[in-house]
Amino acid sequence: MDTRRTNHTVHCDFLHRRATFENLDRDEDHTMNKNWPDNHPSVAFGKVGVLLVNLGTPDGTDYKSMRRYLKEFLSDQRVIEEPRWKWWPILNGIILQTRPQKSGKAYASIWNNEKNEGPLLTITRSQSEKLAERFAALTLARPVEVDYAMRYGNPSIKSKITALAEKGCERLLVLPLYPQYAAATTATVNDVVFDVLKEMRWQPALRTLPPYHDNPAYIEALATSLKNSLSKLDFEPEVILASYHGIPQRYFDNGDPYHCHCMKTSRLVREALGWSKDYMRTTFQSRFGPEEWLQPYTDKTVESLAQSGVKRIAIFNPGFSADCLETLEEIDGENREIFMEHGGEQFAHLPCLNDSEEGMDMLASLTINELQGWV
Ligand SMILES: C=CC1=C(C)c2cc3[nH]c(cc4nc(cc5[nH]c(cc1n2)c(C)c5CCC(=O)O)C(CCC(=O)O)=C4C)c(C)c3C=C
Ligand SMILES: [Fe+2]
Ligand SMILES: [Fe+2]
Repeated sequence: MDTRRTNHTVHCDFLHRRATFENLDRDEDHTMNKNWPDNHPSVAFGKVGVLLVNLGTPDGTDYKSMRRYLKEFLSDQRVIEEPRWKWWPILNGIILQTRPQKSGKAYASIWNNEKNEGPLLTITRSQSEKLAERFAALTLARPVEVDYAMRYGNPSIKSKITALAEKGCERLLVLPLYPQYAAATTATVNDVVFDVLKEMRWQPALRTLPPYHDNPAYIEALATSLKNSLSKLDFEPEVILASYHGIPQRYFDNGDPYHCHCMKTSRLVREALGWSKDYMRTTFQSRFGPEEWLQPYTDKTVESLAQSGVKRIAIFNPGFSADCLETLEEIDGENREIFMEHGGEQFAHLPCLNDSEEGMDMLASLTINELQGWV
């Protein structure tokens, strides 16, 4: 062991041991050291990591898995903006006593039984694999590793960032898969990423994808997907709802831009397709708890449309990157039922972008744009 080894030689030159790129410095002083490179730890380097992150899903629909998932999710102060002393008794004493069973049943109705996992996980994995294939086909200055993680549950952000770093990703692009920014979604993903990096000796350089609610590639993908899905229906909807996940009105009042991002996405999609405001309307779904959320509510709108004599509607979910409980069970299940019970006749849920060709074109375009100067 070379006891005269300095920080300089460690930090600047131990990379030579695994050098694969010609442009790395080859410091004369250092290579002349007779112990080089044996006195250097072996560390992989030279790659760029791309990490897709979505919300997460329980490991199973049983009580224990559901409880674990809901506890993690609903303990996040970005999601429930209440002081702990006020929220903890409600969460532990009321919500976690009943919701795991209720939500477990809902998840069971949309579960991917073949893979024994939620559809959100199946689709996010496929998006990651397809994006990796696209990057493998390109000639780039640095190899790109693509992977995926979940904010709550598995696979965790920590496990995937650690794995990417071990593979040699010195640069990391994180893609929170939420087109519209909300503190409860985008920010909480970034918080965890920063927390993970905080514990690393050799941190990767970091970029995070900004909200892409008005990105032309996203609007074009939505327009193409809508045209494709509508052409496959055996009826023509009288009204189309763009239904976004809601947030409490209070979060908006406190400055969250989510509502404005949703409204802009809707306007751009409408304009791209030449649709009127009456034909395509924006609503908010998935209320949680007693307080007021962003309005108009999807379920109330569906009910009043049916009651006012509208017979045929379609709903799409521009804010969800992948079909999940909230789109498959709440929209295609519950809201379909509400519509039919109140006099509606034909109902369609139009799929999310998922891993479709147009969805993958969009993800590739966003990623390549964010990787500028890195690859
Ligand atoms: C797409 C954006 C989302 C926002 C904004 C959001 C906010 C938000 N959500 C809850 C509570 C729950 N959401 C649940 C499921 C769920 N939420 C999103 C996305 C957003 N949530 C997705 C993609 C999913 C589905 C995950 C899946 O596995 O399929 C649930 C769990 C299910 C249930 O028990 O109802 C809860 C709870 C709050 C409080 C909130 C606040 C800002
Ligand atoms: Fe949610
Ligand atoms: Fe707004």
